Amino acid sequence: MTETSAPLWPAPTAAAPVDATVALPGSKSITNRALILAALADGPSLVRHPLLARDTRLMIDALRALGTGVDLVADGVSVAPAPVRGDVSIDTGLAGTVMRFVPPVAALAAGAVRFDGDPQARLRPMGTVLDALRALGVTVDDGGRGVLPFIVAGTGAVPGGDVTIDASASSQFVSGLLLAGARYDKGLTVHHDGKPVPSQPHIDMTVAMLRERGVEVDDSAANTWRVEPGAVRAIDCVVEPDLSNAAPFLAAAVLTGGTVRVPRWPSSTTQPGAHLRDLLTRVGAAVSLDGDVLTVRGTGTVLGLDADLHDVGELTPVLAALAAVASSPSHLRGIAHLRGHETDRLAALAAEINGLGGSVTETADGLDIAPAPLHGGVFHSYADHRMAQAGAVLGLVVPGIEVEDIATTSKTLADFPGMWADLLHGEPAA
Ligand SMILES: O=C(O)C1=C[C@@H](OP(=O)(O)O)[C@@H](O)[C@H](O)C1
Ligand SMILES: C=C(OP(=O)(O)O)C(=O)O
Repeated sequence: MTETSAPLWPAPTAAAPVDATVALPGSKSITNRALILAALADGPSLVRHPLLARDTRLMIDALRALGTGVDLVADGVSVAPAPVRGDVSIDTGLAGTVMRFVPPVAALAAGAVRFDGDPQARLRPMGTVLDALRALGVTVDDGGRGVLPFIVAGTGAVPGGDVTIDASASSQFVSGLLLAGARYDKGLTVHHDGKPVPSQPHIDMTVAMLRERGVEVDDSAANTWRVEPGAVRAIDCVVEPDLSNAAPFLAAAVLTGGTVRVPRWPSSTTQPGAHLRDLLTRVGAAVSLDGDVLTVRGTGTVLGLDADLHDVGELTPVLAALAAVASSPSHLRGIAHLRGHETDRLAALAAEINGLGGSVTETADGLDIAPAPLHGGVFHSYADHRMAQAGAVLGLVVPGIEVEDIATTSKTLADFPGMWADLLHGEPAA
């Protein structure tokens, strides 16, 4: 990419090792699942500590359009379910969780639900979900393209049953179907047939959140998930902090030889960000969990990383930024599916890090990153929040980096630039 289409943000360099406590808002993935399940539930619920950022506001707007009562209240979001309404339009933005999780809900409406999103969203794979809905008895019109925009035209009920899909491009295909499946007449059995499904923790998150709400799910056989028909119990829940969004802040400790603490770190979780403890240890940091506070201390060394990130793909951009300034080569593997994320993240990371003098080679399923001295320049974001975060991380130690469109971080953090400034000033970030 050579054109600059959005304002440039001079990424601050760290004048000293960072020393900060960073309070992160709620997980995008948990918030959007909690909202969907609350909308399908048998009574009103409260979602506490939710993320309020673009992706979750899009989910709230989508559910409101479908008839759900959603109100922002002092402790979070209160949700009052209602019959799913048709003859409405839904904006998915660039949110995978909205474009893949809402159509199986919209299928329950009596009437057409039109979906469209950002220009880049029209490139993200959708056909698997749409074909699955067709196989389950729902009429879908996507003009044969398998991407946004499309129309889901329900009749007020979904027969459900068995469906076989290839979910190798995204775990969200499985999660989206399972989240709505209990409300289908025959429930739902999803079989996966294809290369391994990525992001297993996110499927575990879906299954765990369904079970917390009394839905019977059988995931005992590999690549098969069975959701029994029945009620989704309304519960009040507390959303964990977004551990994937901890990545840039914790990386700042690693790179600057500083210390970053993240409170409310869960002792057990299905979030893929939990793997940061191991991954950051492997790049040379000292990581400890004391009570519910995770502390990462940089040791002044950043080691290369040889890792299969198939299960934790969304951590890749920040890890690639660390790898770009590491003292030894890195091999990030198992992440071919990142080509269907907000942008083709493998191409984008290679182009942007190489544009700063780096040595990144795309492989069939990942990135090889060799040590190389980096210089300043423009780091393009491709409308991808995690690309922008990666540029900010590099800017801590490489003077003269300007991140294009830092505002795109609002996809999953309401004020990343403010949190980043607080990080550098040693203040707790909100
Ligand atoms: O279900 C979810 O909440 C998510 C699943 C993953 O998608 P993929 O399986 O497409 O990587 C992940 O990367 C995304 O950020 C969130
Ligand atoms: C892949 C991601 O997002 P989405 O939920 O839009 O798929 C991500 O946040 O890294």
